[in-house]
Amino acid sequence: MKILADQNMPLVDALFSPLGDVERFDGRTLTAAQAQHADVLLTRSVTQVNEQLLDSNTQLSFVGTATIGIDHIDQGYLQNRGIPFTNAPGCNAIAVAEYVLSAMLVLAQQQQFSLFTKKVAIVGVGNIGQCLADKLAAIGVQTLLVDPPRAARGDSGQWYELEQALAQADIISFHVPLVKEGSHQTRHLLNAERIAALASNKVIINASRGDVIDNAALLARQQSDNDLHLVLDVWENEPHILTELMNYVDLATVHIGGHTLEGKGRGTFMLYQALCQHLGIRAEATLSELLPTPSLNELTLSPSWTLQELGSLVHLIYDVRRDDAIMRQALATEGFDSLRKNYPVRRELSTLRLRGDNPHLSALAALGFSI
Ligand SMILES: NC(=O)c1ccc[n+]([C@@H]2O[C@H](COP(=O)([O-])OP(=O)(O)OC[C@H]3O[C@@H](n4cnc5c(N)ncnc54)[C@H](O)[C@@H]3O)[C@@H](O)[C@H]2O)c1
Ligand SMILES: O=C(O)[C@H](O)[C@H](O)COP(=O)(O)O
Repeated sequence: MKILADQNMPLVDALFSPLGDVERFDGRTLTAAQAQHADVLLTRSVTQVNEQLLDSNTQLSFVGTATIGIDHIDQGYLQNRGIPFTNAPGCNAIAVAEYVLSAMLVLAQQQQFSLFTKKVAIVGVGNIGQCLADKLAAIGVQTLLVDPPRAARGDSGQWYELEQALAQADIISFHVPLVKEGSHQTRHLLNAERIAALASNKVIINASRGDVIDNAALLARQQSDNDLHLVLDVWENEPHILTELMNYVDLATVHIGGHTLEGKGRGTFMLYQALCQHLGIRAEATLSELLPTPSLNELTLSPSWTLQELGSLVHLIYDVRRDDAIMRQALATEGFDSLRKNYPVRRELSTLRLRGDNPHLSALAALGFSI
């Protein structure tokens, strides 16, 4: 069995070589000729999986993407050909929620505000949005939840309209899929009109898909007023982004919100489990045995430590300023894709075990640290 896997997927050899012959490919440039003799195709988000790529392959029996986003997959085409397909829902929810938390804590420090007094709108309350909402609830930050599809389904909770949330929240974080048609489209959800209507000093965070915000309109607003605080992990037209926008963005990163070792590893592992199930064999491997122990894995908090010091604690594990610096220093010379490919190791909060006699330990456990 020939297993073709994106070269940016970790743990592929350990998990898939017992199942077949593994060959790696560059996700951005995979051709129909390269894909022609694959039995299994494992991708990440940058490969367009469609008729053009797969029509000459008559033996393909399984396609998986190690991502939650599926806007790069022509599911109708796979269905018509009867090729089973799976994605990896939730694999990187913790990673993206921690990216957003780290970014909010950086801005709180830079702009001298307390996160605990802010209202955070979460637009798209699925795996990532809900994970972020739970983390913010754990530390007492108020959230306004926007998810019309969930509201329409009758899911319990207090749902806000987007317009209400844009007006009332101090921080607005987008976690919707890219949907280009139907009644809940998200392309340019934050469009020129809504961008123009935003009050000064709002913080806008996008770690969903670049097309969710009209980047040209955002640049125009900043060029005229420069009064929004922006955190952008995703950009329109990646990898050929509107580089000028970076000059008006507080934190700019190369679509690495979900790229913790755990998040990417979980994505690969979920495909391994799905393929084993498809083949009718037992999944023997476990993810935890494949992940290395981090150098910093234990810390004792003093009894007097308070949540006012949360920024320093979270940034010990992940400080998004590291990734902002990488993008600003090296985008022009290295290019967007190469920075993503060579992304330095990043771990999740759960890799740090906190000890000590401190009253905030249970809130920190709910935030994601191990206790
Ligand atoms: N930056 C990154 O590295 C990164 C990592 C993972 C996922 N993503 C992106 O984030 C998206 C969300 O991921 P997820 O795992 O939470 O997906 P999910 O499918 O679990 O949740 C998406 C939620 O958005 C809601 N939604 C759909 N249309 C909406 C609209 N018009 N307005 C408001 N809400 C709407 C859905 O009802 C759903 O609850 C993915 O589709 C992907 O595009 C980016
Ligand atoms: O949709 C997703 O899961 C994420 O956007 C994913 O992390 C994208 O990253 P890539 O697959 O391009 O590495």
